[in-house]
Amino acid sequence: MDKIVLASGNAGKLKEFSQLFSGWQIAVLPQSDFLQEEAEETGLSFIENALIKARHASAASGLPALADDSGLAVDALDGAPGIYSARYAGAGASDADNNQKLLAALDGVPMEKRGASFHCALAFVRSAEDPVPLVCTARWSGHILTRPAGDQGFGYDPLFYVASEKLTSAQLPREVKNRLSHRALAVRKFEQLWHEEMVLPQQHQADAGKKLF
Ligand SMILES: O=c1nc[nH]c2c1ncn2[C@H]1C[C@H](O)[C@@H](COP(=O)(O)OP(=O)(O)OP(=O)(O)O)O1
Ligand SMILES: [Mg+2]
Repeated sequence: MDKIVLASGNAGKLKEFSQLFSGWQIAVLPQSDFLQEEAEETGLSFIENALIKARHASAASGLPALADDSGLAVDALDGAPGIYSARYAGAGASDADNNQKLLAALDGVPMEKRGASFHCALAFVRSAEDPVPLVCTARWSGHILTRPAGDQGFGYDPLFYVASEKLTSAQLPREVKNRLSHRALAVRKFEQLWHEEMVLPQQHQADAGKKLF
């Protein structure tokens, strides 16, 4: 069976990925099995940061690695906190600190102007220096409430209202979040890429080998 490292130190993400990859014929190992120090997220986009994290985990493990860089972009804040979502209230900020800072930043903004999107970039590298990584992105649109609701999920979930379900992301049953979310959609796109770039070329090679001899 193929083994890949999941390049994330976020327990909430790891839990979602274990559900999202449950049907796959690959073993997904957490980067904590291999890493001493987490990568510094110095990129200017979700994609660049996902690549940095994937390369870092692949270098440490010697295995292929998949990373997720994600965050919340709020319309009324010109896309903030965006790639800085995890450190919005400062380095080492807790989810509660970040949520509190977001509520303060949106104080007095009416509901119709509180639109926001979760973004997710996935980057997969076969090796630390892979020159042709697999990359995909997805978004999930919603609104930011004026107070938190729900205790599932992680991060900004208690403030992220999903109109189609009339619930926050932290109130949704896990299987519903894992059907609708930015991460769920990105994994579906990744599955397609995986098939095109990893499965089909191998089959093609095997078939070509048969024809040669
Ligand atoms: O589904 C989500 N529901 C709620 N909040 C979320 C979600 N997805 C991302 N987020 C927030 C959490 C964190 O504030 C930031 C991700 O930051 P990001 O650097 O990608 O992850 P992280 O530092 O927590 O772990 P790691 O880099 O090891 O994967 O966006
Ligand atoms: Mg991070």
